[in-house]
Amino acid sequence: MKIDLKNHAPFLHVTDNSNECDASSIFVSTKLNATYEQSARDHGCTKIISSKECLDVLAITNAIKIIGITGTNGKTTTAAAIYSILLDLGKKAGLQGTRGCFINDHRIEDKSLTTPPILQTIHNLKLAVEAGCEYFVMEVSSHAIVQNRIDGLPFALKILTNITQDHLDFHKTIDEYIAVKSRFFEDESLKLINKDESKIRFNRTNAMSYGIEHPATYKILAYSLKEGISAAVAKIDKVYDFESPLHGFFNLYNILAAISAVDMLGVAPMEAICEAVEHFGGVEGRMEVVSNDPLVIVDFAHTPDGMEKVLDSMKERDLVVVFGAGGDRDRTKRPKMGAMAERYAKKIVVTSDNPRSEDPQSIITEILTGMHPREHLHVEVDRHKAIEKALKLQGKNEVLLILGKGDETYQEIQGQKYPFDDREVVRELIAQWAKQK
Ligand SMILES: CC(=O)N[C@H]1[C@@H](OP(=O)(O)OP(=O)(O)OC[C@H]2O[C@@H](n3ccc(=O)[nH]c3=O)[C@H](O)[C@@H]2O)O[C@H](CO)[C@@H](O)[C@@H]1O[C@H](C)C(=O)N[C@@H](C)C(=O)N[C@H](CCC(=O)O)C(=O)O
Ligand SMILES: Nc1ncnc2c1ncn2[C@@H]1O[C@H](COP(=O)(O)OP(=O)(O)OP(=O)(O)O)[C@@H](O)[C@H]1O
Ligand SMILES: N[C@H](CCC[C@H](N)C(=O)O)C(=O)O
Ligand SMILES: [Mg+2]
Repeated sequence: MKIDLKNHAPFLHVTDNSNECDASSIFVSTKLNATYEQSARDHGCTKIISSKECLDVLAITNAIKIIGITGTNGKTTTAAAIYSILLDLGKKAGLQGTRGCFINDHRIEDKSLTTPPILQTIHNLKLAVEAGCEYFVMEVSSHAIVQNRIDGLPFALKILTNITQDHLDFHKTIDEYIAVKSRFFEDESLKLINKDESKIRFNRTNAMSYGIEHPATYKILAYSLKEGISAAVAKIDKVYDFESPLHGFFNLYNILAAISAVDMLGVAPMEAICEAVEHFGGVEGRMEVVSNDPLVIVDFAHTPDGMEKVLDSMKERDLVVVFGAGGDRDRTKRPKMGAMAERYAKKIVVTSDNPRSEDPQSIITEILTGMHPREHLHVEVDRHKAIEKALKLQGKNEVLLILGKGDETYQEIQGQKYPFDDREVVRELIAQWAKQK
């Protein structure tokens, strides 16, 4: 990553890659590239700084309020909700995460990592400051915490969604995963913690909370999930009502976290925040209705807890579920995902997600170890064929849920990303069959 500099002669740019260095470079040393400092010097670099110093060099440090969101699920949804409320309230804001980077409702960077390397984030912060943004909302993945991709960032607010199972391929144990997430909350920053998430450890200085089942700073008093979400939230001794078109109990947490966060930032009165959140229509690929008749929903659930939350929110309906599991990811979650589908779905098609370097069939076999032979349990390794089979299986009044890839527009197989979009496949098949009628 290279960022050009003005008024810093003789230095013309900062970089985090020693191979890009020359006499005009400032090398930003990070946890991951410290071993390349000598290589940077060998390429002629004479100035090496930390990412914190880089924020000062680029005059970002006190210029923008950074909101960081971590947790196993809900980061993208909660971050997008906060961003939507800020824009709705007339504020200028940036958003960075799984879906890429946006500034004031314009995409400035395509999807890359949920949390990119620190210098890429600093670059996006610089663009946000130059665009007049007061706020920068960003997802903080557990990988980013371990690899310190957030080193030196002065967070104005840190938020926890939840801690369930994911990434055990990387963190090895759930205790290590919890320890990593807890590290993000060990300082005295202003923080907003999910009070119903008991596994987190955090520094209670400047800590506020949100919750549905336990006493919290922002506490849901009542809610209905009939048509979207309607709820009453108590902040200390005052009560505020809000509505959201989003579906499901899990999204009540995301919306509550977003409302609470914007209130903690002192952006506007709670009444205005609660009104603004109604205009947040959700994130593509998260409970996205692709077809109304037949009812087909695409969702990004790719962990046992994510699947449970989504399937439980639809449990009154007869469900047809298509899902797989990512290759080169946590293998222990696979049978649990199978068991979750078995618990809620009437008809199931197990298929491939992003097999990556693994054999797709072996991933499916591991999913099946968590399931029992039964009627309407189908296996189809080709995801396109699996969706086609599920659409044919879907009976009247049944709902088809296609899980795991959400708004992804590729399928990653053996290092290649082939164009693939669950939503396009559904639309094409339905249109093709409509013509044949
Ligand atoms: C497994 C993993 O996380 N790998 C990350 C790691 O790669 P790496 O350890 O190989 O690092 P590297 O490529 O050697 O580079 C490290 C640093 O040294 C520098 N370098 C390198 C070579 C050299 O000669 N000189 C030099 O200065 C590089 O410029 C870089 O700054 O450091 C890279 C640079 O920061 C990341 O891009 C890379 O993410 C890879 C692409 C990745 O796929 N990561 C995934 C697993 C990930 O992080 N996912 C999370 C979670 C998603 C979610 O579930 O939410 C995410 O945040 O997206
Ligand atoms: N608060 C929540 N609790 C549990 N599951 C959730 C919650 N919010 C969303 N989900 C489920 O998890 C999926 C991912 O949601 P989202 O993309 O907001 O999470 P994320 O934390 O950004 O995920 P990732 O780390 O993979 O980027 C959703 O499609 C939904 O199935
Ligand atoms: N469909 C993806 C979702 C995971 C994306 C992200 N959370 C990651 O782990 O890279 C997979 O399981 O392959
Ligand atoms: Mg995300």
